[in-house]
Amino acid sequence: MRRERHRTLKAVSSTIGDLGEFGLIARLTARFPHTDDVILGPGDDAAVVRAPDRRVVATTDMLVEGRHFRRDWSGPRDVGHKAAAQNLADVAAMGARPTALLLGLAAPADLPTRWVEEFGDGLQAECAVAGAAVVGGDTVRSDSLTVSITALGDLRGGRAVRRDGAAPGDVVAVAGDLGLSAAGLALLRAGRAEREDACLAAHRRPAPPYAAGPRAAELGATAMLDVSDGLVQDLGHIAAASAVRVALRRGALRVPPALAEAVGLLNRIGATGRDPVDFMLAGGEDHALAATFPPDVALPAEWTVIGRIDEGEGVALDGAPAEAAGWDHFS
Ligand SMILES: Nc1ncnc2c1ncn2[C@@H]1O[C@H](COP(=O)(O)OP(=O)(O)O)[C@@H](O)[C@H]1O
Ligand SMILES: Cc1ncc(C[n+]2csc(CCOP(=O)(O)OP(=O)(O)O)c2C)c(N)n1
Ligand SMILES: [Mg+2]
Ligand SMILES: [Mg+2]
Ligand SMILES: [Mg+2]
Repeated sequence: MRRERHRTLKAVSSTIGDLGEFGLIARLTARFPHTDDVILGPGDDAAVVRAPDRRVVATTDMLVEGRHFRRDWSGPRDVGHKAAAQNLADVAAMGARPTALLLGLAAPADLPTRWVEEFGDGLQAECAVAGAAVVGGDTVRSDSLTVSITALGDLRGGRAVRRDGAAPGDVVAVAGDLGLSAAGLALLRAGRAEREDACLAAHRRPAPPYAAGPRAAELGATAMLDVSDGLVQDLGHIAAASAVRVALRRGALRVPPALAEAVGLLNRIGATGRDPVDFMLAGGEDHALAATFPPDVALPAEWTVIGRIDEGEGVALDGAPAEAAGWDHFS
């Protein structure tokens, strides 16, 4: 009895160092079921994934502890969800359906086994939302914790929606939430995350509108991207690639009630002097989709029109050049 108890306690407090590399890999991969796209999953030198379209959409993004997440601000499941979402959103932003994901994990040996298990569960849960499977990865010991994901997608015979197709006269529209994640981060920074709300949830677990990506391609979207660094900064990439001006209307950005409430609190405690719309324009980590469409396209309700494409360059807000106050890892 006493030995049992001892073993249970040890299991609860075990680290990935106790498991060893292959024990850890087994613990992780047991959580990743196959989908119909998977011909061969983890365990061999490489995975084999179906590509019915014969064109493969491929993208990669890293999450670095301290820079993209903090373990005292986000739980392991949150980090798993976010690591998957950040990558699967890029696949959707091409107009593709995510099929597979590869997980690179660099972690210190004293990382609790439980942390990796829950991270794996979060990763798998987000993949399931998008219809993708985790098919492989790599595991190394490191002084710091880094998650590096590669995601694959299938275009199902549709067009890849690039950043360079926007034309004057097109409308600019957004699907998904803007500003909530940045407000959640500001609440965490201000030490005011005691009450769970939509902003904290959006920051910890972004919820990209995956299916809107392929649907936008079918509707005839001329350009599209996911908003990761901030709306204005990211739309600047469409403006530059398409050699057009993105003209936004501030009044078209409808402030979600949770954002208004969070920014109200932040302003009352002096943590920010900003308007909620500024969070929508410059926030970052929204993983909403922003796209341009020809003006005659009837857009379903998941899209909100926020501006139009003009001749010219850059991003304008109500006629004046907009400040691109988004995220840059090196400035
Ligand atoms: N280290 C790198 N090597 C090669 N390509 C890169 C590297 N970093 C970024 N890129 C490419 O530059 C483009 C912009 O990157 P990024 O801003 O990270 O895109 P996103 O916000 O969609 O993740 C992408 O096409 C990406 O693949
Ligand atoms: C501890 C912490 N500090 C700051 C941030 C905010 N932040 C980190 S990266 C980032 C931008 C998006 O990440 P990036 O690596 O640029 O993704 P990509 O554009 O490549 O999709 C933001 C807003 C955060 N999430 N966590
Ligand atoms: Mg990237
Ligand atoms: Mg992107
Ligand atoms: Mg970025």
